[in-house]
This record gives sequence, structure tokens and C-alpha cells, in this order.
Amino acid sequence: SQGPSMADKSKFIDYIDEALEKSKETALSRLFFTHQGIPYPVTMCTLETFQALDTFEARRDDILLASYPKCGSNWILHIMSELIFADSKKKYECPEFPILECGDPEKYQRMKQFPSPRILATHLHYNKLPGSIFNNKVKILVIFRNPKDTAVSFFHFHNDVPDIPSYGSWDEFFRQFMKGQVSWGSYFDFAINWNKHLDNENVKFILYEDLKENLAAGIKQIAEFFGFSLTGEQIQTISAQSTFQAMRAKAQQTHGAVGPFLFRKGEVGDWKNLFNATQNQEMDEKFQECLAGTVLGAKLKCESYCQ
Ligand SMILES: Nc1ncnc2c1ncn2[C@@H]1O[C@H](COP(=O)(O)O)[C@@H](OP(=O)(O)O)[C@H]1O
Ligand SMILES: CCc1ccc(OS(=O)(=O)O)cc1
Repeated sequence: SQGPSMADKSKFIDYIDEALEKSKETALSRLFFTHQGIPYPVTMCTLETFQALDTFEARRDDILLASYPKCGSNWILHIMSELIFADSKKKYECPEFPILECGDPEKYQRMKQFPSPRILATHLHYNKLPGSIFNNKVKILVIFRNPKDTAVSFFHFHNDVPDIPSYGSWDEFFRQFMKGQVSWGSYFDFAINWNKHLDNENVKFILYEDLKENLAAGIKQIAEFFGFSLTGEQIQTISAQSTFQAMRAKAQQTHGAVGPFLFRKGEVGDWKNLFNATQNQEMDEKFQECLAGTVLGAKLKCESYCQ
């Protein structure tokens, strides 16, 4: 690849290896701690880091990628680093674990030294982001995926990665997902919260399923939003390097032991393999209750992807 070499993600791999090591000793019943009403995994987040997050100093040219877990954050991270490489010819180094709220409390001090543009990923609800993001008018790309495939991907992540605490069954995971008793809380609360801000001038929405349908078109939109001017050929090159197959082939090299699980199947509609009719109806009703008639409800195109 001529790109920013995800092979140089050693910080990512180190951090994940450490989290997996902690996970080995963590039973599911002890996985979460609650902060401001939201459960987070103790293997990834700490109270001290949340407190330090208030001191994080955003920059106008930071790139914030916001998503609920399993909506494709590693995909978008890769695309962004390729875009930066194409624009600047400088390899994007990933100097910290990219999820803003994960890591040790000193990371925000270290981040002051990193060159712009910095790519920050987050699973936080809009109203939990540090104020400096808004004060500095950081551009935010929000990635959503239909809730049914998101739940199925989340379940597999827990139950397939050997060191991550498993759920007793899909039915058990589904119950907890619907109650919001999973890492980073309820998909639907996350969605309701972000829905109110999708029209903000610094916020751009992108749908996982749309990217799957037309990757080049999605990458072009992302490039335009962040002000990168790329040729059609550059967009095509990045598309070819960002397909599921291309990323999965390098997953171990780029993301370490967890790589093949982070790039598991990459399909739309996998939910049909696990949802039963009752679960399907329950999620449809929850969707209606939380998102019917909203901007986000329409943008998720559930009539195409969740029915
Ligand atoms: N290039 C790509 N194309 C399509 N899906 C991708 C992808 N890269 C990652 N994904 C999918 O995004 C999900 C992980 O999201 P995250 O990066 O936020 O943890 C996984 O879904 P599946 O478990 O359904 O395969 C993964 O396969
Ligand atoms: C161990 C629980 C866990 C860890 C990481 C998660 O999200 S992400 O893969 O880092 O996006 C979710 C749950």
C-alpha cells in the first residue's frame, strides 16, 4: 500500500493487547462501571481518564469520528488516514489509541505534542464530549449503522474474541443491548442524542450501509467535508484499499490479535441470521418509539436495511 501504513499502528496494538490482558481477568458481571449514567468497560475506560478528558485541548483542524461501537469506526479511521496521506503525502502516524475517552489520564497532555491534523475517534454521546470540541469548532463525522446489524456485530465481538467476556447466548446479549446495559450504553440513547445535532454546520452524517453500496462516493463526500481536494484516481485508490476484503487481509498486521474480529464479516443484513421474529418486532417498536419522524430515523433507511 502507498498509504499511511496501518502496519504502524503499534500504539493501537499495544493498547488492545493490554485491554485484552485485563479482559481475561474480568468476568462479564464486573465488566462495566457507570459514569454519568452510562456503562463503560473497565478494561478500556477509567474515571480518572474521564476527569482528565475535561482538560483535553481540541484544535480547529482536529478530525473527530463519532460512532456507537461496531458501526465501522475502524473502517472510517482507515479511510481518514488514507485521505490525509493522499492530501499531504505524509504518513499518518497513530500516536495514541485513537478512541479519545480510552487510555491513561496523561494521554491528553501527550496529545498536545502531536502534529495536526489529529484523528480522534469517540463512542461518546454528543452531550458527553469535552467543551473544547465545540469551542474550537472541530469538524465531526458521525457514522451510523442500522441497529440490528450493530447489535449482531457487538454480540460476535464479545463472544468470538477469546479474551473478551462472553454472553451466555444471543438472547441474553439482545436483552442487555435493548436495556442499554452494554459498553457505551444504549444505541438508541446515543442515536436520540446525536439526532438533535446532525444539522450543525460542523457535523456530517455518514451511513455504513451507504458506504458499502458506493464506497468511492462516500469517500468523496468525506474528503469534501474535511476540505481535502483529491483527484478521482486518488479516490479510487483509497476505495480499493478500504474494501472489507482489503482491510481484513491485513487485519492481523494492522490491528494485532483482535484484527480478524474487528473485520469479521462486513455485511449488511447479517442480523437475519440471529434475530427471531419477537426480537425483530421488539427492535422495530423501539426504533419507532425513539426515532420515528426524526431526521436520523429517516437517514438510517431502515425500510431498506432493517426489514
Ligand atoms: N472495510 C469495511 N467494510 C465493511 N465493513 C467493515 C469494514 N471494516 C470494518 N467493518 C465492519 O465494522 C464492524 C466493526 O465496527 P467497529 O470498527 O466500529 O468496531 C464489523 O462488522 P461485522 O461484525 O458485522 O463484520 C466490521 O466487519
Ligand atoms: C471489552 C468490551 C468492549 C471493548 C471495546 C468496545 O468497542 S470498540 O471495539 O473499542 O469500538 C466495546 C466493548
